[in-house]
Amino acid sequence: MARKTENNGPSVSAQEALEFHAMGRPGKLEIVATKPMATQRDLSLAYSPGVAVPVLAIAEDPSRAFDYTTRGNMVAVISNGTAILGLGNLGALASKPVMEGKAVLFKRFADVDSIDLEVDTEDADEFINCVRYLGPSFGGINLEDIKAPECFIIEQRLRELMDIPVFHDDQHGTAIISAAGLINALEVTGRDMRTTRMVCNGAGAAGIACIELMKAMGFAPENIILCDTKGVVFQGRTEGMNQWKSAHAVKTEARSLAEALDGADIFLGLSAKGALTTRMVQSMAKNPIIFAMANPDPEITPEEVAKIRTDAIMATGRSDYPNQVNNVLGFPYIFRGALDVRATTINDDMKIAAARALAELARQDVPDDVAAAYQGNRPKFGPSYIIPVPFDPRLISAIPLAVAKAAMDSGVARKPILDLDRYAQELSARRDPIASTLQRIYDRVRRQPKRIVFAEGEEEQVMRAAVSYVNQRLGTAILLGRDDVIEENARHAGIELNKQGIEIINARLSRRNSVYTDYLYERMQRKGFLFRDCQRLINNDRNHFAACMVALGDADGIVTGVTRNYSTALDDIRRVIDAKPGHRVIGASIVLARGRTVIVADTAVHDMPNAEQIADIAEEAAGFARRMGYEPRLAMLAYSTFGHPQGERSERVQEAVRILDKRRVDFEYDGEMAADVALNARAMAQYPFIRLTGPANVLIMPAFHSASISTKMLQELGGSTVIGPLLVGLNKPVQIVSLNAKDSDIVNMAAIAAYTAGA
Ligand SMILES: NC(=O)C1=CN([C@@H]2O[C@H](COP(=O)(O)OP(=O)(O)OC[C@H]3O[C@@H](n4cnc5c(N)ncnc54)[C@H](OP(=O)(O)O)[C@@H]3O)[C@@H](O)[C@H]2O)C=CC1
Ligand SMILES: CC(=O)C(=O)O
Ligand SMILES: [Mg+2]
Repeated sequence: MARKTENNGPSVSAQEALEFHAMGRPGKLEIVATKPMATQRDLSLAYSPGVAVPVLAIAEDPSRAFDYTTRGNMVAVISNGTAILGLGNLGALASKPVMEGKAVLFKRFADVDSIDLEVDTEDADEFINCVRYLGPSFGGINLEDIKAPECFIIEQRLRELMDIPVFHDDQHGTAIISAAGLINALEVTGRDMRTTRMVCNGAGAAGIACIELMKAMGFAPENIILCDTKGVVFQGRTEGMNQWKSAHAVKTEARSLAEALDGADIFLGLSAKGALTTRMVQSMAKNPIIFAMANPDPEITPEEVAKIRTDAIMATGRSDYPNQVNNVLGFPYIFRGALDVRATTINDDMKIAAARALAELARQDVPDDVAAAYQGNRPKFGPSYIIPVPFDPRLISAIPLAVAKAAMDSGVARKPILDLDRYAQELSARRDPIASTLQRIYDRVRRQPKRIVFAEGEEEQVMRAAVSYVNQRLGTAILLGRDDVIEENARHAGIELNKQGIEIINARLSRRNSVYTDYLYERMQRKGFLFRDCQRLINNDRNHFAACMVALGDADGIVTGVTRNYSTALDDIRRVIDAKPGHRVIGASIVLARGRTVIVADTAVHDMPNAEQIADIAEEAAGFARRMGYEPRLAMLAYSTFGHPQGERSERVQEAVRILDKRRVDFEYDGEMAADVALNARAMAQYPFIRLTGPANVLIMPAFHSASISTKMLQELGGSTVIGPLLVGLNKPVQIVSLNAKDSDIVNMAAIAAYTAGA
């Protein structure tokens, strides 16, 4: 049962983690208004006097709160910080990064709005009293990182007091995900639940809830041994006990974890780093199942297990190993389903339905568009793939659907869903496409790591990006610059560059210097350049040197741009690297706005393209969209729509459409049209002859100025995320960032350069 054990995902340094949290506005969340707040009228509607109307409506019928307020899509993540991950009781304030993290995961994975609340008390009654009165604000309460046994009392009491779902994620979320993983691990190893022997280390929130669910699913109580810091929870034990542990105490001679594990089939770790030793693993049954789920560090690492056993099925709570058994696979989707039917609670039927749906997903064939979300090759149900990864785009439709159905069947849905097929489609539409696209890019590069030149290697943000590139296992980062300056700047900024995967190259001292000079001279001698001009460029200009490295195969791609404006950097590069034969170099920007992704071109190269050039830009942009995973629908944009109003600029776009007609291209396009027609289905419907099957996802701009102005305005005024301009059509992968690029922008561009190097 050989399995992949290498840590093949991203790993991050402590410094990166702090900078990530401090970057921009500190923390990970902000609140934005969903209604206009611009005029006196807006104010009168949103606030007094207009607001009185929904107030009265809700007072008359409380269910109207779901129509007029955020309640129906809002979950509070609440903690007192007494069991933060596996780090222990560090207090309410210290738990805030985790709670903010859970809140953003709710949004990212299931479009549930969420806010974190840290309650500064360890007293169960005080905590309960604080939370119980918050019911009107929320559609659900996700309790988090509250230690046992108080967590049991708190959750039980709040469930009784509140008429919305109250769900302690460390208990039930963890139980659901472990159950799903175990169902599949048992299947893979041919075991029967009723006769399988399990040892659960950790008798806290997670451990107790897990074994309760396992017993409800069919494990025999006498086959489950629970352990804690004092060893086995046996019948008659008095030390460190409570009623929840007692309920699972068994008759056994075993007193220590080591004794309990002798011959056991399953180890369920919900305790702390390092609690499981290789000697204990050695003593387990054939094909042992080891779920080491303590966070952030597991009870034992997959590498340690692999050294001594090749027959184990191994899972951890981390995203950087295969088989991540972590409650992130559950809570966003479970609440999505519960909220959508306005469930009064999350009951056992809903939990079991979620576990079964998760287990089932891992057994299905992975379709093409999903395969990309997986590290390594297309996963196949087996020892290294017993559970889907958090980025699996099928989760958002499969899990909430199962939960909502179970809520309806068990009678806790206040608003049953009549058309479940349609609901499944609506769920898929909640996916954030670009995040998956970037994830896909990173995953592909991780499988085929590349050597990327970071041309401006002396700059602090570039060094940070290079470190992040290497830490994320994307390949080798080459920093161009003077060794002493790079080292001094790195030391000053506290950046650790002494690591495998980072190379520093000083252009002036490089052995390849003369080869590059000859190469550049060969290309430029008839364009007014003397040999010594070329020599100076290679010695002094990092873009020329970097471009030669890539042109002559010494590196796979380049990222540059923080010290020089875009067009100057592009001119430098174009002296060394041509367009791909038969292609035109263009700039394409990916714009992400309100859950929609559109590609805009040409945002970088052609100032005032003629009709032929606009048609070329359209072809390049369509090819780019396909490489990014979108089936292109191109709108050829102008200020006019299908001939009205008339004008010279619009005629040029009409001519470009005719050229595309003649070229018989294999993608959807039409125009000329205005941006609102291109993007709005209702506006489009006024032109029944239009050849697009839906709103455009690629916008071809009539000129550089409109492309640049509109994307920058979207970014600054519309709150859109804009990635790019990305250079498309060059013979070698080069990406130019903007002058104010942050390290995260640079590493994204480096990853995109590496991705296209593999294309
Ligand atoms: N992968 C995932 O999705 C999840 C993982 N977890 C992880 O599970 C662990 C426990 O979390 P939670 O249940 O919320 O915390 P609790 O504080 O409620 O419980 C911790 C339990 O672990 C026991 N324990 C601690 N250290 C050891 C040890 N070295 N050997 C044996 N038992 C030990 C404690 O024993 P005692 O009772 O004697 O004090 C206690 O029973 C954490 O590491 C957490 O990160 C939790 C939720 C989800
Ligand atoms: C994942 C999680 O909730 C924990 O480790 O506490
Ligand atoms: Mg937790």
